[in-house]
Amino acid sequence: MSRRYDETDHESYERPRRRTRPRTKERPSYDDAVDGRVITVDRGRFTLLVEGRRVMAMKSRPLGRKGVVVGDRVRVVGDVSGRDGSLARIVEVRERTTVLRRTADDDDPVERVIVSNADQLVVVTALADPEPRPRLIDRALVAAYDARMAPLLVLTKADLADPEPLLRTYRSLGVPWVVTERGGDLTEVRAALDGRTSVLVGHSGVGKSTLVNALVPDADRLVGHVNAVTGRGRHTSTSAYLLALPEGAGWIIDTPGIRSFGLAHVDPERLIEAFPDLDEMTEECPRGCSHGESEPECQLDDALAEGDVDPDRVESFRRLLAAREGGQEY
Ligand SMILES: Nc1nc2c(ncn2[C@@H]2O[C@H](COP(=O)(O)OP(=O)(O)OP(=O)(O)O)[C@@H](O)[C@H]2O)c(=O)[nH]1
Ligand SMILES: [Zn+2]
Repeated sequence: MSRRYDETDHESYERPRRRTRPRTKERPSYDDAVDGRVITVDRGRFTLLVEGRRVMAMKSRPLGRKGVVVGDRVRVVGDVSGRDGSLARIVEVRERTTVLRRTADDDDPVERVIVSNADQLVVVTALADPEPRPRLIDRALVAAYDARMAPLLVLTKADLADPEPLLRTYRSLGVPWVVTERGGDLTEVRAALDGRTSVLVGHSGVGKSTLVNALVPDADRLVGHVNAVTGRGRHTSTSAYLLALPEGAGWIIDTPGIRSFGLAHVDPERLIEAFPDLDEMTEECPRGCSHGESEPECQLDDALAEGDVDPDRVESFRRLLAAREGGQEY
């Protein structure tokens, strides 16, 4: 994580206030705490999965203003029975392996972490109806590479259109893909999700709900239950929720209503690190070179002139680099 993120990260710990007593006396021990995972968050209340049970919880005071987000692995004390009306307390958030951020926008002026501990970003795109939007795919890929998450394209509605034209755009980047179609077999999708925590993103109408429901047969009931417990309607606009895939075959996090990622601060150096073969060629670049098309002395241009690199790959990388700018969606 870069320094700049620390400075703008409103989810991070506040510096503790001046203490009147020695720290050791203030800090209770939580030997009886158990592990849980955050399924969904709603107005300061958290639904956790604890030993297979759904447990409602709130943050405990020692967490201060530390954010707790979907995907977090937490330690919990108190009533973890999951019985109606029970409320446990989250006493610790374990270190996050990854975070996916959402850019500040008109609806919410603060950049926030929306999901943690996901290792794969699944971009769900219809091959037709609605038409694919490559720029949004590019922006989702930038978010994935920046977050050090593996990207996966799930191309739906293969019964309506041939995936080949779209795949041509992503082949040189080496982005893995699977296709689905109405009533089709999901073996390949399940294999790609197996053992991972995957965040699914996709625009309205691409078939994301259809996919989630096919993967998790009781998804509607589970999500409905989550919201019934929190007392909020089913159609919340920006909530994410985590679902276990059957037979322990991984986790998916659906992100209804999430329309933008935190791309504003994506560092070109971090992006190119996702492409080690290109990264290697930029060692002699001038300081601060973004490796973009208009850089006067970028070593990628030398490599292109020498024929040392696949031009499609450089072009695709530079397209991603440019996709960071502008546009609030994704
Ligand atoms: N032909 C075809 N239609 C599909 C496929 N998958 C989903 N659909 C249809 O596409 C429409 C949109 O599907 P949804 O699953 O509701 O899409 P969504 O991405 O969840 O959209 P929102 O609910 O608006 O966020 C529905 O009419 C589905 O029946 C597919 O593989 N092939
Ligand atoms: Zn360069």
